[in-house]
Amino acid sequence: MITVIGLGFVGLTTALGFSDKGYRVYGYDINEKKKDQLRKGEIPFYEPYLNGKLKQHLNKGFTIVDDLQEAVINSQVIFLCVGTPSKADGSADLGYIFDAINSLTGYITKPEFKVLVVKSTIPPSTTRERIKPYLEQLGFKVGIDIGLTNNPEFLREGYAWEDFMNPDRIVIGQEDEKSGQIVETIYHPFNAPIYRVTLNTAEYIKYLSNTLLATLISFANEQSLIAKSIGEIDIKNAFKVLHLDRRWFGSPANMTSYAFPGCGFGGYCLPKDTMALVSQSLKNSYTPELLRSVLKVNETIKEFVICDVVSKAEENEYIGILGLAFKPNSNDIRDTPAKAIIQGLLQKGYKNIIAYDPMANEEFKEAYGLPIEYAPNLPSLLSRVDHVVIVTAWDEFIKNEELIKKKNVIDYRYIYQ
Ligand SMILES: NC(=O)c1ccc[n+]([C@@H]2O[C@H](COP(=O)([O-])OP(=O)(O)OC[C@H]3O[C@@H](n4cnc5c(N)ncnc54)[C@H](O)[C@@H]3O)[C@@H](O)[C@H]2O)c1
Ligand SMILES: O=c1ccn([C@@H]2O[C@H](COP(=O)(O)OP(=O)(O)O[C@H]3O[C@H](CO)[C@@H](O)[C@H](O)[C@H]3O)[C@@H](O)[C@H]2O)c(=O)[nH]1
Repeated sequence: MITVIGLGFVGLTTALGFSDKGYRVYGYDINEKKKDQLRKGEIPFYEPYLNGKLKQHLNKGFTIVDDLQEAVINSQVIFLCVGTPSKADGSADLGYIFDAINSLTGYITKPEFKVLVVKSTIPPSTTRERIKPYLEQLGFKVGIDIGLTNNPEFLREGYAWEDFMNPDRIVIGQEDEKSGQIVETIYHPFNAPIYRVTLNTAEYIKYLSNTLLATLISFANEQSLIAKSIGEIDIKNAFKVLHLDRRWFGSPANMTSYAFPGCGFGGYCLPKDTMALVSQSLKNSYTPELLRSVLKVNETIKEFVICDVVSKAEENEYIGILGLAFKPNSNDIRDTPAKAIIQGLLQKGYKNIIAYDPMANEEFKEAYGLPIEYAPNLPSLLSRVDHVVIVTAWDEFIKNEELIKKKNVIDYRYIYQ
């Protein structure tokens, strides 16, 4: 059996969704008015399908309780779906989470293994660094006499039922296998891909998704302000044409590969065109903050790579740079991140740098004349270096994972597991 604490958009949908899959579900909320309304079969907010589903499951698969004791005693899995609003300083208010934990832990007896599932959106590290220690303070050994997982919810208001019942992905953050397995099992009827990840990763995935959506909207709005500042631009059509780019839908070169971390964008076009539009916009008295940040982050990421290599490799060690072209399948070295990274390492006193690129060794050497060596092939580079820094995600480097991993690999293109 399952208990759901907090019967708002997420909690009520979760409770009815699991009821619909045949589970017995208890629902609990501190808001008496909300409970009364729900008991009458009324939904306190607008959300398609939920009214019908409430009527179908109320007092059958789904029971609303006033007292958590019965619910907790009879449930193996307890979902926390309470609110996590912003505090004045922007941080998440975890008060409702801890109140909910306080209201139920008294009913958990240790020999049974009950799993707390935090479904509310909470900032990365909260479960591990705040909730777990709190439970331990209350006398539980997490992973031994109580289970703890994080299970972010991705439903959208207005589509809550459809999104919950047909999820694109189910994410389960866990520290111990047993907790994760129990939660995974209850999700099997949803036939969705299930990702079991660390607690921090699960919490982070939720913010990754929402902050991307927020950034895309502000990107579009900033572009509309840039266009207005320039004038005579049909913004609606401009975006319509942008949306025709096949990379939004298709493969192999789809947009998802742009929304992926690495060591910065380069090449002939993205850096210069972003700078030029910022400059044009400034001339027209509009400061495009987001695009300026885009350029700034593109420098910061390279500085980070340099500092990270410095923290992992001694000055006199041999460093292999794998990839000089700005992207795979190209020998273009204009504005390639490899240049800034190698220059940064040289400035920090690293003299033993050997580089290899399947296509761009000569081009890079000629264009930049940096005091480094070039290896004619991958085995030759690997035979001479202590560390390998992946700068360009060439297929050759992906295919030779085993060989390359014999060295200390610093993989800034995230090509390896
Ligand atoms: N709304 C969404 O579309 C959505 C989607 C995904 C994730 N989330 C996240 O899920 C969480 C819940 O969001 P929501 O929109 O369902 O919020 P909501 O405000 O609609 O519902 C929260 C419910 O929790 C109840 N509650 C508060 N403290 C309680 C306690 N101690 N015991 C029992 N009940 C308690 C409240 O009375 C309320 O009914 C938030 O962290 C939110 O960020 C929301
Ligand atoms: O196709 C769309 C849909 C929405 N919006 C705008 O995006 C904002 C957010 O809308 P939406 O994403 O539909 O709202 P939410 O219901 O708040 O859902 C978001 O926030 C939830 C709570 O974290 C997540 O679970 C969802 O995945 C995430 O989309 C709104 O201002 C909309 O105007 C668009 O621009 N285009």
